[in-house]
Amino acid sequence: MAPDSRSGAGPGAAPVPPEEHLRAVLQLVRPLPPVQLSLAEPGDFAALHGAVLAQDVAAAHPLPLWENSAMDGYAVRAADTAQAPVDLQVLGVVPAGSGADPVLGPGQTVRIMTGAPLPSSADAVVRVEDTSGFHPGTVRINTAVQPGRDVRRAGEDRAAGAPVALAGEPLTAARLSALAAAGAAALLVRPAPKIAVLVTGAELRTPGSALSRGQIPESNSLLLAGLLAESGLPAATVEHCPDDPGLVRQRLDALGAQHDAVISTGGVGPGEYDVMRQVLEQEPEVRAVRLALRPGAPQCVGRLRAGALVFALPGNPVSAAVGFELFVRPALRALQSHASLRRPVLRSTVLRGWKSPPGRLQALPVVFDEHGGCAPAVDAASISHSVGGFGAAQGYALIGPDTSQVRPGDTVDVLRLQP
Ligand SMILES: Nc1nc2c(c(=O)[nH]1)N[C@H]1C(S)=C(S)[C@@H](COP(=O)(O)OP(=O)(O)OC[C@H]3O[C@@H](n4cnc5c(N)ncnc54)[C@H](O)[C@@H]3O)O[C@H]1N2
Ligand code: MOO
Repeated sequence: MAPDSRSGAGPGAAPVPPEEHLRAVLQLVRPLPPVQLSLAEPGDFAALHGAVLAQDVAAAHPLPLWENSAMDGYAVRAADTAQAPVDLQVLGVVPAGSGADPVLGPGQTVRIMTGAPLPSSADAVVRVEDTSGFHPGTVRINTAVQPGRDVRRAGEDRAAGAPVALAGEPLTAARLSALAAAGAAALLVRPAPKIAVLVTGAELRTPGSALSRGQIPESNSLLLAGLLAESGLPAATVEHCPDDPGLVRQRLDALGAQHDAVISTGGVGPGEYDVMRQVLEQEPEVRAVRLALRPGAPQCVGRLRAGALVFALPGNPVSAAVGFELFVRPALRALQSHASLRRPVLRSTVLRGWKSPPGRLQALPVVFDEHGGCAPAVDAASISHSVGGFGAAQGYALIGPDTSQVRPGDTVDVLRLQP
């Protein structure tokens, strides 16, 4: 993709609708090659957790594997307890891990522990709390039980061969444990891509530094590294580069060769110091766009000659955050062939109204009340730099291009961020 004034970047060009831009971004993505990782190898865990499955996985065996006790107590033939209280002869004990299968005759029982295989001749468990008078050899059963009481049936959770997880699903803690429990040993997955963050701007100083006039604390690297981490996509590299075209070129070449994606902020506007855009305009497969979006209008996206995808976001912090949310995060998930690229959008009732720019999608940071109603977290007239108010944001109200006024009581779509 060559830079193109018809693409919405040039003066007077029609701004590109965000949905069209997202489609173009996703078309750039080539999913990462899958790799095989082991559930048994502790060294594989960091890459496995948060990776995306590249195969469907069926249960290798039933879950539970065999009929077993749900409680600590006594395995019984339920019919023997019908006249409770009743004394039964205790033949022994079956702890978890035991492969024993003692044969119970009429009036006989064995002590059994949670998770231990139920003897084939038993059909129920009496909880230890419902017994008394244990003497070696006998126990008093105080409660009658029905067949099946406190018994976990083989395969009641998942039958052998039933699906446990599907390609495209992320390996959360719960899914990993389900796969291990269902007998998986190794998995074909797409681990998190290798991502670099590159912030540019001569005015930026390390947080906490003494500031001269014209200087501000650099905050976008924390923003992007944090958004990435909160998405299960840790940044491999975070760098700050001055607004020098030669240095920016050199860092893009180096980072682009060592990472799957480079995310930058700053220098994409039309100004003469907007170095990132100027350098990226020399890249044959990177395109500068101006989107019908506020905030987050100017961006560059494409593939660097060095190999990595590049997402050049605006320097304004809230603009960068919106660009990350609407385009970068879905693209990074597409690199892993994630089945769900976008965050859920929920409907929310507006508590305090605001204005929205006609002809643009507005992404307004909002906070929720305890009933899920939303109110602006920042002044809707100046979203892009309002990093202070943005700190409390819990989501973005997405207001379409045909709406210029949002009123209290309106229902709006809100893209919900994690708490
Ligand atoms: N003449 C025009 N000027 C601007 C236009 C325009 O169309 N015509 N567009 C505006 C819009 S919209 C945006 S968004 C910004 C895009 O800005 P850049 O990507 O060029 O970003 P910078 O100029 O480098 O910085 C903007 C702003 O953000 C602060 N910043 C940058 N990086 C950081 C950081 N790492 N941490 C904290 N703050 C950062 C920077 O100091 C500026 O205040 O352009 C508008 N201008
Ligand atoms: O697109 Mo800019 O983010 O409106 O300020």
